[in-house]
Formats: sequence, structure tokens, C-alpha cells
Amino acid sequence: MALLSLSPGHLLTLGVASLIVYTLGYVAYNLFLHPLRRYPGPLLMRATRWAYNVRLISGTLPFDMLALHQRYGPVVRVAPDELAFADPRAWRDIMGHRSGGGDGQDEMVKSGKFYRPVEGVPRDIVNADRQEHAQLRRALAHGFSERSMREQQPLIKGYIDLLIRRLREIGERGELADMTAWYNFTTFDVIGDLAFGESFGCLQDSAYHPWVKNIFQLARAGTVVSSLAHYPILLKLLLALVPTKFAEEQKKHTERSAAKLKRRINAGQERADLIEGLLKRADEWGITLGELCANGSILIIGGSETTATLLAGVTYLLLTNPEPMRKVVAEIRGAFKSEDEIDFTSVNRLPYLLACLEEALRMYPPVSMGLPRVVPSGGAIIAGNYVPENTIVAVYQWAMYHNSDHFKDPFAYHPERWLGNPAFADDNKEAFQPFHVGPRNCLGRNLAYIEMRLILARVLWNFDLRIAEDSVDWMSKQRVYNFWHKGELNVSLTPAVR
Ligand code: HEM
Repeated sequence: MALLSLSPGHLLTLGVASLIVYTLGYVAYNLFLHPLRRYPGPLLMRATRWAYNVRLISGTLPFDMLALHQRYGPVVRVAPDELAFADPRAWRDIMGHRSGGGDGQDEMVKSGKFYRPVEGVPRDIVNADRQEHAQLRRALAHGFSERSMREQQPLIKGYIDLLIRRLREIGERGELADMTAWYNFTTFDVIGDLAFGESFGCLQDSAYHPWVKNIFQLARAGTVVSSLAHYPILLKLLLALVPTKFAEEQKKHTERSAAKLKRRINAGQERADLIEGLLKRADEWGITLGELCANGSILIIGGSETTATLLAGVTYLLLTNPEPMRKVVAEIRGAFKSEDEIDFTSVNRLPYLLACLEEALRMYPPVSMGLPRVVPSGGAIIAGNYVPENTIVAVYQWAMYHNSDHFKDPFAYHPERWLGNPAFADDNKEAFQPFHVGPRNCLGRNLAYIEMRLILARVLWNFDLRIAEDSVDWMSKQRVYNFWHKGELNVSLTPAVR
């Protein structure tokens, strides 16, 4: 009653005062009473999540993490309820099987704030809960078996042939090729075909398909959404403000995916691709078209941008490191008599090529961010530290791999470190997990290695590459909005003289 008799001015003052008192109380709790209060970190990050969010949205988070670990040590409190780890033991403790709650049984679950299911979109293998995940993983694993991959070889080779043809045409016209785009075209076409039964036509049209463009836009918007996911009211407000044009674009995206998948279903179950295993069980498990689409889409997102990023990264690192480039080119051109001999099996006999890829995965990990997990009830021991339940925990790959505690000369490109060179004997290889560990690690790891080896070997077999002036600092100027924001990697291509 007394409130009703207050003037609007008084009500506003009261509102502001309550907000200030609440905020001060919240900050004081986080700093002095919170179960994580003893963990080190910058004051602002320990007090509120905003300092973390600003870094996430501005694309500097993976790099800032290195500076934070250098200043505060291997465990840093990066938000009131979140810890970042730069201790190699954390990989298994966070991602591993039975990484243990109080009873030593519970695995950490993926943080719903980051792996937020989208309303109306069915869950997929990446954001499914534990039980559903195990089922999906079993069904999808079929498409990643060695036998399936052998059967997929002609399809993959066809797209690499087209890539080489397009690059040759560009070279003949004396133009520069943007390798960021060309690798994206190739890997999206390959995985599009393997997951949805048809390519995106990127190589054919020498252009990004709208489906692919949409994915890149969503990744950037995702940094804002996952920041606001910690404030449900603000997130609701943001989602209500999303322009209708954007919602329509999303609707079109879903319709395009469903249409593709229907064509794949009509082609029959017997096709050596990544979705075959799921299609075979669709009736038995009652899997809907929406669920099939969601899983097809996640295969494309997980399987193309990652591989293309690494290929662009290794190409840049070789272009800016002449000695490793000379060695890898000599290895590839010395190992074969003709291009036809470069296939799934023969590329495995190129150790220096593999070392170049590993070192690129270290310096430029496609998943550079920390993918957050939540500590189960009862808490857990992570890298020797007791961490209370409900804490968000993560390992940031870029920061881990540029940490001189684990890798000698971490900012320089040394493929030799992966070939037993004694100069790098003290490197801690356990720290290096670009595909993660445990039950939710990368299902496409073998496919990724095959694609990366084949594509790089074929490009370097065919062309001498030179970096264009405008791309010399390609890597150092990048930011990360979930994905690396890569920009053009322009190179000139001259046919190799053998
Ligand atoms: C260099 C290339 C690649 C890297 C660095 C990479 C890395 C990763 C990482 C770190 C995860 C764990 C994600 C998480 O914890 O949420 C993951 C999961 C996954 N990746 Fe990859 N990936 C690559 C290529 C591929 C390819 C070619 C495919 C094929 C489609 C693929 C399919 C998957 C799938 C299906 C999952 C989810 C597995 C599960 O939840 O059980 N990835 N990948």
C-alpha cells in the first residue's frame, strides 16, 4: 500500500537503489562467499561474468586465456562460476570416461549455456544427453568405419580433382586464389555429399552456397547468445528482438536441409556415406526427419569448417616457413611417380606431411576455445584440485598449446617436434588434444586426417605456392567468434616443375 502512494520519481529511485544493492550483494558474494573464492583470477572476472563475455564477444578470449594462465597459473577463475585449466591432466579429468563426481561415477555434462538446444530444433549428437548420445554415436560410427571410408574414397577424390582443376584455371588466368575459400568449398562439398547425399556445388560454382554462409553468420551470433544464456531474461529479450528477416532466413535454412535429406532418403539406404547408419535405424527407433536433419547438419558443421580451417592454417604456416615447406614438398614429390598414386593408403607413408599437420593443429587449433562442461553433484578432482559441483570447467586449446610450460618455443612452427627431435624431448604431448578425449571426442578424426593429408598432398604436388602481400599477416590479425574469423588467404599458383 505504502508503495502505491510513492511518486514515479520515488519509485524510480527505489528501483535503482534496489538494483545497486542487489549488484553489490552479488559481487560481494562472488568475491567473499562463493565456493570458488579461493581460486585466483582477475577481480572483474571473479566478481561478474561480464568481463568474460566482453572477451568472448570481441573474439579475443582464446588469446586472453594464455595471458591469464601466465599471470595466475594453471587454474584460473575466469567467471564467478567458471574455471579454466591449462594442466594437461585436466583433459582426462574433464572429458574422460567416469571422470568422477563425489561417488566417482558421474561424467561431466556439457554446459547447457553453451550447448543450448534451439527451440523447435531436435537434439543432435553434439548436444544430446548422455543416453541419446550413446545411441546416436553407435549408429553414426558405422559411416566412419575403415570400410565405409574406403568406399567413400572415390567420392572424396572426385571433389579434390575438381579443386585442383579450379586452382589450375585460376593459376592459368594469372589470378590469386583465396585458399580460405577454396578449402571451405572443398570440405563443405565433400561433407555435404557424405551427410546429405549431395554437395553444395561450391566448387562447381566457385562460390559459397547460402547454407554455408548461414553457418558462418550463426557462429558469430552464437557468442552473443551464449553470453546472454547466463541471463535468461536478457536472452529472451534479445531473441524477441531478432529481426523477422533473420527468422525467415533460418526457416529457409531448415527447409533447404529437409529438402536435401528427402532426396537422400529417396536414393535408398545402401550408400556409403555418414548418414547411412542412422537412416537404417530411423524406423526402428522412430527417428523423425527433423532429427535426421539436425544430425546431418551437425556433421556438416563439425566436419567441414574444422578441416578447412586447419588446411588454411597449415598452408599459411608453410608459406611463411620456407624450410618446412621445402621439406614437405620434397617428401611429396619424391614419393610418387604420378598424381594417381596419391590415395588414402599412400599418403599415410608421408611422415613429414603428418608432422606439418600436427604442428599446424598445435599452432592453429580449429577448436581454439574451451568447450565447457559442468561438474556433477558431489564435485570432482580436476588436475589435483577439488572443484565443487555445478562449476563450469574448460580447457582452452590455443592457450594450452602456446604455453611454454608444455611446448618449447611455442610461437614458432617446428614440425620436427612431432618427429622425435631431441630438442623437443621435454614437450608435454599429453597437453595436445585437438580432437578432445573421452566418450564425446571427435568421431570424424580419421576422416579429417585422410582429407587433410590428401588435399594438402595434392595441392603441393601440383603447385608452387607464393603468399600475396595482403596475406602476410593473415594469422596474427585473426579473432575467434566460435570459429576462426579467417579472412582471405591469397596465394599465387604456379604449376610445379618435376
Ligand atoms: C581438423 C578437423 C577436426 C577437428 C579439429 C575436430 C575437433 C572436434 C572436437 C574438439 C570435438 C568435440 C566437440 C565437443 O566436445 O563438443 C569434435 C566432435 C565431433 N566431430 Fe570433429 N573435428 C574435426 C573434423 C571432423 C570431421 C571431418 C568430422 C566428420 C563429419 C567430424 C565429426 C565430429 C562429430 C560427429 C563430433 C561429435 C562427437 C560426439 O559428440 O560423440 N569432425 N570434433
